[in-house]
Amino acid sequence: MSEAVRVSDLTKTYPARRGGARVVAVKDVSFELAKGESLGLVGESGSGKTTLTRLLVGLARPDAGTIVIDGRTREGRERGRAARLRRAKEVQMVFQDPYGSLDRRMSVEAALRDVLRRHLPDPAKDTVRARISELMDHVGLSEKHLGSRPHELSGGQRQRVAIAKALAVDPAVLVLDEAVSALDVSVQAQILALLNRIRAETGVSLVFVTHDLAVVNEVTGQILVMYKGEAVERGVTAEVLRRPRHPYTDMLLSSAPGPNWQPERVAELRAAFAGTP
Ligand SMILES: Nc1ncnc2c1ncn2[C@@H]1O[C@H](COP(=O)(O)OP(=O)(O)OP(=O)(O)O)[C@@H](O)[C@H]1O
Repeated sequence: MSEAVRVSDLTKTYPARRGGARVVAVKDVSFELAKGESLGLVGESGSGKTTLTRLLVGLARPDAGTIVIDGRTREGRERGRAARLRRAKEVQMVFQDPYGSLDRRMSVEAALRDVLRRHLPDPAKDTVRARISELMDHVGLSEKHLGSRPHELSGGQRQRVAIAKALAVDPAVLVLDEAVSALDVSVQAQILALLNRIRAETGVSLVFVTHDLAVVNEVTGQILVMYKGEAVERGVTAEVLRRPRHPYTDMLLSSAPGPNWQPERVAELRAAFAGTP
């Protein structure tokens, strides 16, 4: 199977807030993701997940290491429209709050048309219309929603529109940053099933950034566990969740409400971690 993402020895630091040593947000992280595969990126707040996704999308530049997406190595200095469009086709993001990526004044149709016009090489009217229908179909929305504005939709529908917008440019990788966290469990399940279907149909690779191990278990084949900027464990999701090798993964599992929830283990492991660098 060919590769969608290869990240090698990625490091990103930030200046310290009040003098002192620089903050190491991501340290020597490496992973690969095959086309059409899904990866769960997990770790507690501050473990470096957001920084890693910012590096993938091109919103931040690494201090060291390389990122290859869809066969192309990310260069240090990539400015201008052509570079921006190229990056957009490599990675798209969907966030927890779809309002962030949806213009409140724009109907669903206008929002999709806007993205397509900017990204299609030859945006003929018929092509744009056909692609909009295809996208609506992909995300399980009907034509009657085309005229709706974001506030006229439910939270789940809004997230479907955000996914359609992200898919419009046919990206190699879709990063979902806590994209279902704010939704009811039943709506979450629908969106996760939808993403699984889209992955199978389009071959897009998915990266799920989440605190929720149930989500990771549900929809990812691979998992990468971050702790203090480092990838402390990676492997097949089902195996890592069943038999974590790193004590930090063990702690995450124990702290997540679910079949493995053991509050007493959390306190024990937290105490053990307090002493590690
Ligand atoms: N722009 C920045 N300037 C300085 N430090 C930063 C910056 N961005 C992140 N950091 C630091 O880098 C570390 C990793 O942060 P990051 O936001 O990537 O973690 P996270 O796992 O995504 O957390 P959360 O789940 O809360 O979003 C933290 O110590 C954070 O304080």
